[in-house]
Amino acid sequence: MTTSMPKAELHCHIEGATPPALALSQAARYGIDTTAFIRAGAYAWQDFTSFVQSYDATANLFRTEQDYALLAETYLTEIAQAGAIYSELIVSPDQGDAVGIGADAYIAGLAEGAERAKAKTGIETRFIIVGIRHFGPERVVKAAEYAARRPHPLITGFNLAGEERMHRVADFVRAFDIARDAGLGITIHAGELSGAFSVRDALDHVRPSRISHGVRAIEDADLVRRLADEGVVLEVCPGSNVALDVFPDFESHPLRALHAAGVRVTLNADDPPFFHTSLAREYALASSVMGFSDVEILGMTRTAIEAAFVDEPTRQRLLAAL
Ligand SMILES: Nc1ncnc2[nH]cnc12
Ligand SMILES: [Zn+2]
Repeated sequence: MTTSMPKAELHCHIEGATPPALALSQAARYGIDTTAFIRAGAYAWQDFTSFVQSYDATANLFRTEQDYALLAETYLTEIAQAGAIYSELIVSPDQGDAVGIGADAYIAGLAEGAERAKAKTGIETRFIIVGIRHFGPERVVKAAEYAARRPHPLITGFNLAGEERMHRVADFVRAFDIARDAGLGITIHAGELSGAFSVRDALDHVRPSRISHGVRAIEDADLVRRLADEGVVLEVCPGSNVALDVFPDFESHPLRALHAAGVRVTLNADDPPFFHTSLAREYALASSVMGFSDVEILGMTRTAIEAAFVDEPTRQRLLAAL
């Protein structure tokens, strides 16, 4: 039983974690019609492109610092009650700009929500600034420059998300150099919508300690060996992968094969309600459908804390809580 296990996540897009009920109450507050992206209380989309449209429409329901505080507090409190002791939230300064409050107010709101959740539950949170790949390399450089100014102490990492089939990893080297030089942890979405070549590109050009998804590395045995040899940690999101049809079902998902090959893997929920999942469900599926033992699952949680973008005293405190 994974219900009472301690949990940790490295990969959750904060706007993608909006419970549909919260999206609806925000929409009522601002008088916004949600029928294009919420139907029967669930997010509606058909493929990655329409998922991004629904995601963006949901994100635009949060328009003030207090809205973002409410979002972070709601999500973090929920996962803490399900056993989470650590969460890394993927946050987008572009979103603060999109709704007109700017990145600083956006981060300040999220940080206030994280603080409130910590006061209630003890959950520890860090923020990973994300550049959006389909906005193009220049916008991603801007996100990296923002992160590199270290505008808030909870910001400890940099990621690249969005449409993986647009551009090549090499186009984003400058952004990652800026983030790395500023001392931020480095992770990158690769090997989700595109194949093993994208994971290889990420390793060659960006030198990340972690990869967001990375699961399509399974298409190349040499690459799987390289991931294992180099100790690169995968932020695996099985429910997301099955929902987006990256793999047809949990039985054929490569989490087990990657784990068996010695790749360091962790469990994550990506955009939980969009993919009809939660961190708790990912843990439960790893046990019930994928057949991992409690010891193996605890090992994945330990890997997440070991790979977390936190200061060493915090890491040691979190490891002690396992
Ligand atoms: N699963 C995903 N892949 C790429 N970009 C994303 N942004 C939010 N969710 C994403
Ligand atoms: Zn993601």
